Amino acid sequence: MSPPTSDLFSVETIPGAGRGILASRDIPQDTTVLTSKPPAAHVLFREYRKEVCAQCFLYDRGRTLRVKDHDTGKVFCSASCQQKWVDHTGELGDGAWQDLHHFIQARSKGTKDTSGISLTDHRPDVGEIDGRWSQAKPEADVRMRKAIDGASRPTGRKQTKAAVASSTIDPDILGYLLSGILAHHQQPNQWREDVLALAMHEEPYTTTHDLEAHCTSFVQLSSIMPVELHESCTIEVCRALAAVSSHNAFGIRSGSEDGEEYMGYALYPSASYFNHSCDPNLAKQRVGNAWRFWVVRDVQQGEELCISYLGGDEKDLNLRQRRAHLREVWGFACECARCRREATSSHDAG
Ligand SMILES: C[S@@+](CC[C@H](N)C(=O)[O-])C[C@H]1O[C@@H](n2cnc3c(N)ncnc32)[C@H](O)[C@@H]1O
Repeated sequence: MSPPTSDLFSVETIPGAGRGILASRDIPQDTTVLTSKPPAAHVLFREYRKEVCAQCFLYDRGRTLRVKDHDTGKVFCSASCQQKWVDHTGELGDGAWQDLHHFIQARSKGTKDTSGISLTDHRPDVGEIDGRWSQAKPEADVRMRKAIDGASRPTGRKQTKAAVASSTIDPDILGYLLSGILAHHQQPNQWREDVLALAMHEEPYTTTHDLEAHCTSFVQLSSIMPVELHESCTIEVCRALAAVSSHNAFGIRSGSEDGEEYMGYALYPSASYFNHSCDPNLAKQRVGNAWRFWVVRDVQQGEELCISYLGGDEKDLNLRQRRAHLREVWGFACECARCRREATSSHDAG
């Protein structure tokens, strides 16, 4: 599937911006150009776990949602959303979420998780990243072997879980990785085609603490995952999930406006080829756990279809501020038509 195909657009190389989406014919205003599939990985932050529907991401002004699954810790806005989640997740996935929930609960008693800790730290380079992941591999292999042995002995799983009790936990990273591992397990070839084709950040971890948290989470998942998921709980999958998230993740927010509560983030491979423009011709709206994109004005054949990566008041920033913000948050120098036009006119004027 990836990159996406349509009779309305094609994915092409865009000078200065990697790949992007070009209209392959004139498209009238308000036409829907893409509706994404559900995410290939996502996380709802732990602080929102009682307030956001695990299936459709509905948030009801901070109210605790009424349908709760005590075994997985997930909440739903309705019994029908819960049923959809169960149908999609399957028995194996449900079991994996239960294992993770019990692991987090057991580990949260008496010890603090690491997700809120802020350390003065540096961004690890490729060498540090490779080094830390190669340490994680043998640790994970040992845990998986113990889990396989334990699966044939009733006390084995407990022993394995006890073995990782000494390290800290990051429930958000654990949840993000598990959702990606389960998506990979359901359709490994499709997942590879979709996710590995996305733009990757070579140095995606903002701090060494963040890198450590990802490697530790991978090792912890290796111990608690059902044996049937071992083929998807790999370094390749977990590293890819981190590497693609910084360039491609969409925020899960409480409403359609970008400025609202930031409740988590999700990966939508088919929607990840839209470049940014400071004068976008596309709007987007989250519909449940998917996204719809439509053109906000008539678009001509050959025009690039772009969304805005800026949210709320950021849209009102001037050229210098927009470019600085996009560089800081997204890591790219904006080359959209509006920025190029404004840069030329300010250069001419000055
Ligand atoms: C979600 S991806 C978009 C697809 C991407 N161009 C690709 O080749 O896969 C976001 C990345 O595209 C590039 N990009 C998007 N909009 C851009 C712009 N206006 N100017 C320069 N680069 C841009 C940046 O590298 C950014 O991190």
